Amino acid sequence: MSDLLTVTDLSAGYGHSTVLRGISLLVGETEAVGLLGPNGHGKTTLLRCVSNLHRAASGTISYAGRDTRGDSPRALVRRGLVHIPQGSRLFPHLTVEEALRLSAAASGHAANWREGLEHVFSVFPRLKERRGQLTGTLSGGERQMASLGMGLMARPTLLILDEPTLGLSPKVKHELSECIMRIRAEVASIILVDGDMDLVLALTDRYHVVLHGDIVHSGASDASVGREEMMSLFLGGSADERH
Ligand SMILES: Nc1ncnc2c1ncn2[C@@H]1O[C@H](COP(=O)(O)OP(=O)(O)OP(=O)(O)O)[C@@H](O)[C@H]1O
Repeated sequence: MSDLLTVTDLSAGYGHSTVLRGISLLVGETEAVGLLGPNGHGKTTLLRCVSNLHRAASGTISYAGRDTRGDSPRALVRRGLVHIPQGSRLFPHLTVEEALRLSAAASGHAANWREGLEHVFSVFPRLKERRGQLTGTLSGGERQMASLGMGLMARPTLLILDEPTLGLSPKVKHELSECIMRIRAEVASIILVDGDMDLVLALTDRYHVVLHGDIVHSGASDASVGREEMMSLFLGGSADERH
């Protein structure tokens, strides 16, 4: 399997504070990779650097065989690198269908938006029911589905999902994870960050634990991951923070 995304020795931060400390990551062409770890250790920053929403201080990122320096976030979307940020905001005054169409147009797929729309409605039947509803009036779960749907309209090759199930009830979370499972079978590669460790392990091939801006542990998601070992890794991170 060749690599779709290669992150090498990436450092990044905000002002004088360093968040990522020489982190390296590979995502294969047909792989789903999960990132786990306590809050505030740099997962979102890493994702934002990958999609050029945040500028790294040093290191390199290559996507589909090409260095991404110099590509705008929008150019990366057109190359199939689609990032759905945490709590992503929709356009509240657009209907579900209008928002989906807009996403197709913005990503260079205006000509075949109908096909895209049918595909999104097949993955998220709830969006089809709500196609004429303003996105600003959707429930939390429906809003997440609409965000994912907008991502799919851009025909991703690499889909980056940051906390897609944050704040959802267990029932809605289950429904959304089934949809992500379906997307998983259709989109080439995925990077998934979510606070629900079991969900991340169920939906990915490999996982990495991010602590203090670097990967401290990696493994296959289907191996029986030692929950206690994982928690002690996480808690180690928190304990360090207290000092
Ligand atoms: N725009 C910003 N300006 C200043 N500091 C920031 C900014 N965004 C994030 N940080 C800080 O960078 C650190 C890493 O945050 P980041 O969101 O990357 O971590 P995370 O592991 O994704 O956590 P979470 O799961 O809570 O989103 C935190 O200390 C955070 O406060």
